[in-house]
Amino acid sequence: MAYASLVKPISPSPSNIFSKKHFQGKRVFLVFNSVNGSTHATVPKTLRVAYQGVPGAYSEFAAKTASPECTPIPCRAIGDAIKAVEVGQADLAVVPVESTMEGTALRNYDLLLQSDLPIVQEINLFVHYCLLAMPGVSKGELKRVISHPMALAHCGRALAQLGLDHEPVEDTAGAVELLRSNHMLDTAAIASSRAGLIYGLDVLAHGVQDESWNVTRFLILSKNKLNVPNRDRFQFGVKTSMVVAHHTGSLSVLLKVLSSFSSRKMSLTKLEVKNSGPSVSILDVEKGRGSLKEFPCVLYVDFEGSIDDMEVKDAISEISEFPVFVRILGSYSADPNIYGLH
Ligand SMILES: O=C(O)C(=O)Cc1ccccc1
Repeated sequence: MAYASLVKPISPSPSNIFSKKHFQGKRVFLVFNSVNGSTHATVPKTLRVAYQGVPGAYSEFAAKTASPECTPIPCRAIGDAIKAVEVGQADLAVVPVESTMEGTALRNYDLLLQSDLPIVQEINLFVHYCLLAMPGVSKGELKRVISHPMALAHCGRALAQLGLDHEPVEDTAGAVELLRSNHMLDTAAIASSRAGLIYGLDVLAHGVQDESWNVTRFLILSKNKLNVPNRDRFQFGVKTSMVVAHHTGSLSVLLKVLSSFSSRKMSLTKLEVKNSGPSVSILDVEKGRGSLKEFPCVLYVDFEGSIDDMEVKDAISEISEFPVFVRILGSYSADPNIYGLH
């Protein structure tokens, strides 16, 4: 299937954009509060995109941004969304992996490592949270707030100020749906205003995140690798994600890996070291399904460049000589934009 157009952003039409800004070299598009707001070129209508949550979740918006004509497939858990692609029930899966406020969501990232699906695209979403309640309910009547754990973490200060208990649920829109279906009058949800619109809740407050700048990065997984169009290569550049895992956490191994990048003047866009806590399971894709390996220490690296570039190939083959396990997660065109809902 020709997925190539998935990675070509179009100019959003003036009618659906209320704000266009620049931040750290990225274009920021904030989209009106439309139920189907999206900002990318049309791709095959039949594309099924699996995401964790129910309609109105941020991950659904990321799916629609990646592919506006797609059929989003709601899933209970991220693992289910990945599985749906693996077994052919979906074409793509959307996984939120990091946010500017909280850094890498390692639990989500590690699910990518247990699957052999390559990363084919990234989407950056500006996340603007609202406090939502049943129509007519005022802030004074509230006892608790429910939402996705990441949303609760992003709004910690605001919640403390409101003096409300908080409880995690599967996803932000799921919280809104729960309020509506159980007619909960003492509980609020943190979610997008779009979720409020879908389930008929009132917005009691806008922008309740602790920092006004709150961007979440989503990775899109597919069974099929995408060829990054040449136009994107030149215009926006290509990124590669990889993990380097080892058993000891030795600083000298870490330094050797980093020097393989620096000696080639490669530019890293992400670097995260995990060397404590439970081991990480990584699928050895060379050996196929079921061959998971456990590593206590993992380096998560993104860099500019494609796995097809000569210097990248050189760096990877040098790193592979060290006593480490290397897995390339995918090369894909870097998203130059940040999309968002108001
Ligand atoms: O719960 C959702 O709506 C999700 O899609 C997960 C999420 C939660 C908070 C920020 C970004 C993604």
